[in-house]
Amino acid sequence: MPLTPQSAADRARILTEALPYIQRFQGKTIVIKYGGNAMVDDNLKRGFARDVVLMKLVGMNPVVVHGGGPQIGKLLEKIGKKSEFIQGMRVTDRETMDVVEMVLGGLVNKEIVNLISQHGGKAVGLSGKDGGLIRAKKMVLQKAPDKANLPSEIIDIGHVGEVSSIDPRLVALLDTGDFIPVIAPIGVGEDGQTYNINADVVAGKLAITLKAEKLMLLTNTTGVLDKEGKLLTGLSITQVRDLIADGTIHGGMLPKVNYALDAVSSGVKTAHIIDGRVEHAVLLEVFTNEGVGTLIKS
Ligand SMILES: Nc1ncnc2c1ncn2[C@@H]1O[C@H](COP(=O)(O)OP(=O)(O)O)[C@@H](O)[C@H]1O
Ligand SMILES: CC(=O)N[C@@H](CCC(=O)OP(=O)(O)O)C(=O)O
Repeated sequence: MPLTPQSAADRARILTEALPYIQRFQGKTIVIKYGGNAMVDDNLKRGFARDVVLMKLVGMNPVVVHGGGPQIGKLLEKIGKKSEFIQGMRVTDRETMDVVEMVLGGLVNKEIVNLISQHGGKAVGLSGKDGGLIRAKKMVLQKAPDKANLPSEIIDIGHVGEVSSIDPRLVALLDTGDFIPVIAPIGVGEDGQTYNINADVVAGKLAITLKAEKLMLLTNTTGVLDKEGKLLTGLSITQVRDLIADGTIHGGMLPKVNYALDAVSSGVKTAHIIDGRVEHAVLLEVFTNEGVGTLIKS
């Protein structure tokens, strides 16, 4: 069907709107945490892969960090193990660690690599073990003390790690070629111990180390919402702190927002919490004036 003059004008406007963003982000690194619905729905998966390939083709350096919590949960269930989370972190015993590594470093990582390749990108799958990318140490969780003068209790959640350092050289090498790094959030300790790390943490730390222009965290909600459930499109560090203090931001959004804050306080220009349920959410965020979701900047 031929385009009407109106729809042709609309398309042309949208395409030209992308031009300043293409110019501004030339050669810049954009770290994207990919997870949730966007990783299971076929249409959303295709849209994500095409967005990442387009970013690379116009000269940006997208770096994908992926999650896979639900996929890990499914495999654990098959072998008769229940998932348990404390403060948003999966309790990870030896056997669970093997499943996590198999699912994140194997199945999920290679599925995303394949998806991007099918859409014309040259994706390379890595875990934090490759090229010494992610050094980790055991995460120590503290339970809040019941009485003010008692020392807080330490909770052992097994092989869960926090990032101690990142060696960005391998990712930088891939970026200067025409490759797209796809990273599984697994780290390795001084002693060679494998650690399970929350994907939002890895994305945030990687964005800082790579001096990224943007950190984008895809999630299953429209962004950060206020007390009435209305989307907050832009937030400063102070506003975020106030929303945490009054309990508006809680649960799974809390660590996400904290890693986003950490990133923008440490040199990343902007962090975005965006809705992975929207087709082409990444494209809309990077290339349009309106953007989508919540923008956090210093
Ligand atoms: N102020 C808020 N705005 C949006 N979501 C919030 C807020 N406070 C808590 N949440 C919760 O945080 C969830 C997102 O965290 P989570 O489910 O851990 O994300 P993901 O699985 O994408 O990592 C939302 O679905 C919502 O239930
Ligand atoms: C320590 C910890 O909780 N690790 C996560 C790693 C995967 C992840 O973060 O996946 P999502 O982003 O899909 O939740 C886990 O085992 O589920």
